[in-house]
Amino acid sequence: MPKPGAGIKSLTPRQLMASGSPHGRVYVEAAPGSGKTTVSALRFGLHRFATTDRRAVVAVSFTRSATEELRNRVIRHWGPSSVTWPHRIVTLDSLLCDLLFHLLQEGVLQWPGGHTDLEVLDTWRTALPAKRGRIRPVLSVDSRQVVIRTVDESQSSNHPSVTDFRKAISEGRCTHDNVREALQGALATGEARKALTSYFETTIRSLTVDEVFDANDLDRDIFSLAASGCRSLALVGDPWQALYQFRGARPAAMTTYISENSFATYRLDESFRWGSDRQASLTSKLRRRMPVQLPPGLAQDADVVIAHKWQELWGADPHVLPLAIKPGVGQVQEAICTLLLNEITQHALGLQAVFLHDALTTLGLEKEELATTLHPCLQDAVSHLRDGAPSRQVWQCLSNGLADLMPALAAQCCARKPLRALTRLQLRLGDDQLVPGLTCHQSKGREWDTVAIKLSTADTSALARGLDPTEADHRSLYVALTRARLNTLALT
Ligand SMILES: Nc1ncnc2c1ncn2[C@@H]1O[C@H](COP(=O)(O)OP(=O)(O)OP(=O)(O)O)[C@@H](O)[C@H]1O
Repeated sequence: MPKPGAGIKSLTPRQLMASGSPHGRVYVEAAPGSGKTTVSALRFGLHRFATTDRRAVVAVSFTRSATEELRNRVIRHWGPSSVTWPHRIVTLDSLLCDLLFHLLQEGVLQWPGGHTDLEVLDTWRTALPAKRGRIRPVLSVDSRQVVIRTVDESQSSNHPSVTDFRKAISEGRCTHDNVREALQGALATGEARKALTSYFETTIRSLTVDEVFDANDLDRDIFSLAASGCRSLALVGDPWQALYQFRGARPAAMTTYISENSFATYRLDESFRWGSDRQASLTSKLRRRMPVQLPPGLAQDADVVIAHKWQELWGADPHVLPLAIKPGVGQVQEAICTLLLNEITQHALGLQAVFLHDALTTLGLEKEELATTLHPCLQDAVSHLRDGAPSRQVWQCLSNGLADLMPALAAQCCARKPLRALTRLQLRLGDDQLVPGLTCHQSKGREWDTVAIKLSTADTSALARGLDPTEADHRSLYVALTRARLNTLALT
């Protein structure tokens, strides 16, 4: 068995008890920086090497970045063999795909066209043309058969047409949302529930779920099946840090679920992140819902600037370089601007643009093509912007260059010109004191010495009253306020 890293020696008795708890159902509630990821990583390794039982030890988290962080820590402490198949650390979405594929392969569920293996996309935006409207095509289940239906939404947004959707589904393509819709439909039947409990029983012996308060009703239902099938289910999280309300996370329902299902509970309150009394006092007051006031500061005083939305970051001090383009400039335009932004963030900050992967998928490109074929074209555009060329001219040159390389893009590039996005980029070029800008969502699970927050008027008054963890916006703000080791400032 590999030796765990030296870090284990410094763990607190509570962290060790939570990691090594022999209970079949364990809940670890941990405040920011108190060791959620540390405990999850230790528990994963302990279970992985405890027996020769061939069933998998699995840990899941909700975002790719949190999953990556946990996997890196496990590999660092327990070595690469800890995550060799079937043992794995993946996103919850990836586990849900495994469950759906199992139902399809067992014949408990039938996919249009008889597919038992699917290509699962993050979003249709990168694969199918979208139109604004209220009709959204979705999947449901009718007598074991996955079928297509439409929902009439209360507000218009971008959706693929029903015809394109039907074609893609029957070719075996879908999105993670569609996987959830199909699973949701399937779980209404006893047969599918039985098949999934048996899947957990025979293939997974230990499941750890990180950031569990981001779970929605379907996720909770899956955890119940896992609890009946796996030998060990550990839920780890902080109700103050639930951010996924937009996809149905209900932290209060998760709390009820945990208290009604006899989970052995371990609370970790001691944080190891705070390196200053000021930061320790701020976070302690926030947790006690007390009013707080942040000291003012400039972007240049901070290692990162955080806001609720990308839009607020682009509207902030031009020393702030947001790591994603403000949405709404058009699908292809946003993708091209993201490639351009990536050139700038890599050069100025050594960081990748947040949605680079999505941009490459939208444009049908491989990452290698970025460094080779596209690089000169993007570099030219950055130089022209830096030299003060008008945005319209830069876009013309850039889209002509890209259309030469990818002729299919030509018409779409002409349709809309993201001139404001280019002007905003231009405003930041030539500044050698740029500071990265991130949203609260993207900052989750990460830490810096000094963090500046772009507070909205609502944020300022929420802080003056004291934060309420039942309010989604307050939880987002709480995540941002607990990222700094030393100092949290209000961006002036
Ligand atoms: N017992 C300990 N002694 C010293 N350092 C520790 C201890 N436990 C955790 N740490 C360190 O504290 C930092 C925060 O730990 P960790 O990332 O596990 O917390 P977290 O609860 O997941 O944080 P967050 O809620 O912000 O995601 C890490 O750098 C970790 O290595």
